[in-house]
Amino acid sequence: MAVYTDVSDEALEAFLSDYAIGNLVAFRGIAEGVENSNFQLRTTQGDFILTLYEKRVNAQELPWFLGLMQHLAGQGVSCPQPVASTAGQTLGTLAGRPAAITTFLPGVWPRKIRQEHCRPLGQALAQLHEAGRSYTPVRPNALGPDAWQPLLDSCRAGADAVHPGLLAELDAAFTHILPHWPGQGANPALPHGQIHADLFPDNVFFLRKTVSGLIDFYFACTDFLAYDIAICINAWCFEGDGSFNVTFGRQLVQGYESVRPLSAAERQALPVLARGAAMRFLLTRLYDWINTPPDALVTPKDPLDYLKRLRFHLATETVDGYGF
Ligand SMILES: Nc1ncnc2c1ncn2[C@@H]1O[C@H](COP(=O)(O)OP(=O)(O)O)[C@@H](O)[C@H]1O
Ligand SMILES: N[C@@H](CCOP(=O)(O)O)C(=O)O
Repeated sequence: MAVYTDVSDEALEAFLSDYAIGNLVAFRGIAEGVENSNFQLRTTQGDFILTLYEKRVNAQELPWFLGLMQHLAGQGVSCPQPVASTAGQTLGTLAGRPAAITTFLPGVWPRKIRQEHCRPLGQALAQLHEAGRSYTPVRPNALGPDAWQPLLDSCRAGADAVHPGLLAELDAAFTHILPHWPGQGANPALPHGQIHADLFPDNVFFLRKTVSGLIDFYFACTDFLAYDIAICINAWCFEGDGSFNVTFGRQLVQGYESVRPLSAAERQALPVLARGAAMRFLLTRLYDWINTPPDALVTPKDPLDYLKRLRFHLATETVDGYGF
């Protein structure tokens, strides 16, 4: 579960006294999520989410994330909207942690991904990219290619115990990713802007067949827009046995392109971006797998799911191999 920090009744009451959101009716910790502590807050004015920011979030970057959500919501994207205190602040401190209240979004995330989720997902992603164009502050991707080698280095001692030969396999995989990465060396860059960078199924709410909300913007950053598609291909378009679902991938890309057509360069770059996305999630999962104590509240996610994806991308040299 993901409630790392306890909030006492007294501390909550003092925190809420700075907001004009009605009187507290109910308050409960939310078990889902792995990064931050989230609580559902019900007041006489409705439902809200209270988030206490934990280890991976740099407090100095919170105004960028909250500003992005505010901006996207203003552009019509259904995402959590930060609620300002009576003093006009969207960021406060609770139980010694940076904390914010955001609006509650209706809907549920798909526990089993079906074809009909993928086209609306692609559309929602492209709408997010279009809406982000007018948000000008830049946040470099802290988990981009420059971070991968140091992350793997920090896992050197434990990697092969997770899977024999993993270290050598990942070292070799870098040579098929980094020299080919857009913007590196002589490789041309791609259109860039604000990306979500973690749009996994548990961050996309649906009501029937429609996307009702996107959440969890705390990995969002300024990077290649097509990299966000590559992340979604990894997160949404593989079966439990590690095989790629061509239909899901096609629906995702077609949905995206119905809002924002891809350039030829972006399409051609999808295979290397997909390799990079698989590497990025493999590495953070590997780090968490090795470093999470057995008695921790959170169950780390399996890094080897992403090894299967990475192998598929390494064996698929051109975008035609994906059937898009
Ligand atoms: N704005 C929101 N509206 C409704 N539920 C939310 C909202 N934000 C978070 N949640 C709930 O909290 C859970 C964890 O949120 P998430 O942002 O994914 O946490 P973490 O950053 O810790 O991974 C979600 O799966 C969802 O149930
Ligand atoms: N999506 C990442 C982990 C981040 O978890 P989230 O709950 O913040 O989406 C992964 O699956 O490795």
